Amino acid sequence: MTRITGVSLRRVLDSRGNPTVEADVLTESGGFGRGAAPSGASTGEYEAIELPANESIAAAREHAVPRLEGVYAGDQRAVDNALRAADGTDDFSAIGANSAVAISMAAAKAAADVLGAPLYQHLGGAFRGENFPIPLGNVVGGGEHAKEATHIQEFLAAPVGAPSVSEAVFANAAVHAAVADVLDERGVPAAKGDEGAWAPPISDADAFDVVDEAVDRVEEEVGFEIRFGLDMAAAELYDDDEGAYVYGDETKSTGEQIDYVASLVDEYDLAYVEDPLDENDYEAFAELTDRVGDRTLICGDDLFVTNVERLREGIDTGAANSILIKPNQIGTLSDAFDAVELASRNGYETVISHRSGETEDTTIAHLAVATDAGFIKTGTVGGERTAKLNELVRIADDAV
Ligand SMILES: O=C(O)[C@@H](CO)OP(=O)(O)O
Ligand SMILES: [Mg+2]
Repeated sequence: MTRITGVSLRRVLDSRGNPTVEADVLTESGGFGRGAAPSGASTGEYEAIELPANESIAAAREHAVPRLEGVYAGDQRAVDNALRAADGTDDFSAIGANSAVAISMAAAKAAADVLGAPLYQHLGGAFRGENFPIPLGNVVGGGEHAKEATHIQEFLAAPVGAPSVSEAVFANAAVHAAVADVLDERGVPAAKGDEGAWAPPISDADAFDVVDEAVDRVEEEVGFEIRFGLDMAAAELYDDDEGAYVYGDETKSTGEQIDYVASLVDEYDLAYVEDPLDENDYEAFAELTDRVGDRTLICGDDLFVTNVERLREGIDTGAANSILIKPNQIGTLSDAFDAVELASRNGYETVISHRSGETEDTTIAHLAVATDAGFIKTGTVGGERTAKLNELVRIADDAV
């Protein structure tokens, strides 16, 4: 009943105003699913390849769509295997990971539609829907997401003590608002970066101070524990030629970077640090994890790129203790699930994540609930971010 009868692809806008791929999947019995590919700005060197939207659509129409007709949408592995076979490369460079992930997500939604089940339940089973991820909310940022702002890409509110996902979502929005107040009191003007976080022209040290203060204020208001974390996106800071991390006029050797991050973890009681080191440096990741991994999450994003081979190397070397999961980094939901499973079996925390370029697609909210992920990183404010956050609130309210 869930045989795919049609796949259509089109160019739509993403949140940066760039073209991205949207896919519609139709099944024999009238099931319908729609998915849209997000897009990164600080992409990892080892990610699956995103092609220009029109090229990706043309290639997918020619090679993937004919293979998908007749495949059961409910058999996600069959759908994703058909996408891999149609592409024929390791990194989706023939049809583009953007078309692949859009189709993969659309097929899952079409199958859920036929079943009359919420997407998280189709993906995760009947017993999912009780546990919710803690949302990591980007409240201050710079790096590749906003020029002339902080070197560190993201300062993330982490409402670890929130009694419900809804209270967590509102707490992050309150921290975002409190950051605006603190900046205003200090006379600092701030635009917003790609993900809706404030992008003030201040030093990283000042940003720590601002976020710390904003978190304290909101913590007092709501009465539960809020910590914060970082995405350092350190592969963007690392200069291969210099062999050092570059912060404007200052540089840090790998050893200094490890000391710096370890001191930040202790000074600010950071709950989470993503990509604190370069994406090629498993050894440095392992050293930092050894030093602070008992009290914070060291998460691999560009390091692992949702790829089981790279994660396996991390497990073998003791690099990081959590993994960021971005379906478009690897190209299909099946591959993303495999990464989640390998991580969970080895005691790595999973963090389901958006990209800096997003759409209204809400698949990652369902993916987080379906996989029982500990965290989700999907922004704080802005329509393409609130789409996912509000979907989490609806799932918790049994209203999807
Ligand atoms: O680095 C990241 O984790 C992401 C999302 O916040 O950014 P981008 O999508 O630009 O890679
Ligand atoms: Mg990252």
